Amino acid sequence: MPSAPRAGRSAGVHFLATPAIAAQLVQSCAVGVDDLVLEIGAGQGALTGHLIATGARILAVERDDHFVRRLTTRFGDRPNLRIVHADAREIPLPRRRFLVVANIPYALSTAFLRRLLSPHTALNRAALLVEWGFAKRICAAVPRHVEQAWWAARFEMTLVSRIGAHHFSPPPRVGSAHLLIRRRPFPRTAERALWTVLSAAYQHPGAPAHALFDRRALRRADIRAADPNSTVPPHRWARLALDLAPSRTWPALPRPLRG
Ligand SMILES: C[S@@+](CC[C@H](N)C(=O)[O-])C[C@H]1O[C@@H](n2cnc3c(N)ncnc32)[C@H](O)[C@@H]1O
Repeated sequence: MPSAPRAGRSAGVHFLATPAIAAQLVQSCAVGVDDLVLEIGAGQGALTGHLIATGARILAVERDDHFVRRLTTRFGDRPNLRIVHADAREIPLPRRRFLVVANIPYALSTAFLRRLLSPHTALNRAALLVEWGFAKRICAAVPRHVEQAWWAARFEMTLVSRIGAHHFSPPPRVGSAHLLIRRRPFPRTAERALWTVLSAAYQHPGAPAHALFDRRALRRADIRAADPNSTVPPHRWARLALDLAPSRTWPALPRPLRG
């Protein structure tokens, strides 16, 4: 059980208190010795020890100097760990393929995912503890928001399990979830086409797909022409975008999406 953090520092922060959940999270990400793993918000090291034990190269990012000192005392001598004292929203992300394992501050989930799933990301997999409602929204068969569809078209989102509040200290008032994110085989060269397809579909949710897109291309993407755009799952839009991508030049991605 982690020691109680001082008031102020702990606002909205819920430390993982059950080692078995930490072990499950790391295991679900299938971390191997050759991997590079980014841990966002390492806190007092509830996940860090399990990550170190995999033999992978670990970058543990923590913003709070108190926790950085604790991490250094606990794990400073481990050769496969680098403790990075920084705001994880501002550090450059690894250029080589990397994984993320983290119990991220719930208030920052969208900001972190926006960065991690940006167009040029080298993220391959992530195992995260997030707020339950957030996990449900981004794992929906058809996400409500276009940005969530953009994530789900390029990354498979799996809600692994619900995590009870008693596994955290202090216990959060909202439910929590173990979320697994895995990159889909979608080429960067088709990302502009994907964004154009998704934004058109999400701007006209009630329109039948054939009102916006060619019927033959829809058939090839396994999308029924008469189905309203609001019922089409993101991976089907991704198939359509892949099919259409070579046919023309696509507009640049909007700035906020670029991470
Ligand atoms: C929910 S706690 C998780 C701590 C630990 N990983 C655990 O599971 O017990 C989130 C941690 O993220 C840190 N944190 C919050 N915002 C951050 C940011 N922008 N960059 C880096 N760390 C941050 C907090 O100081 C805290 O230690």
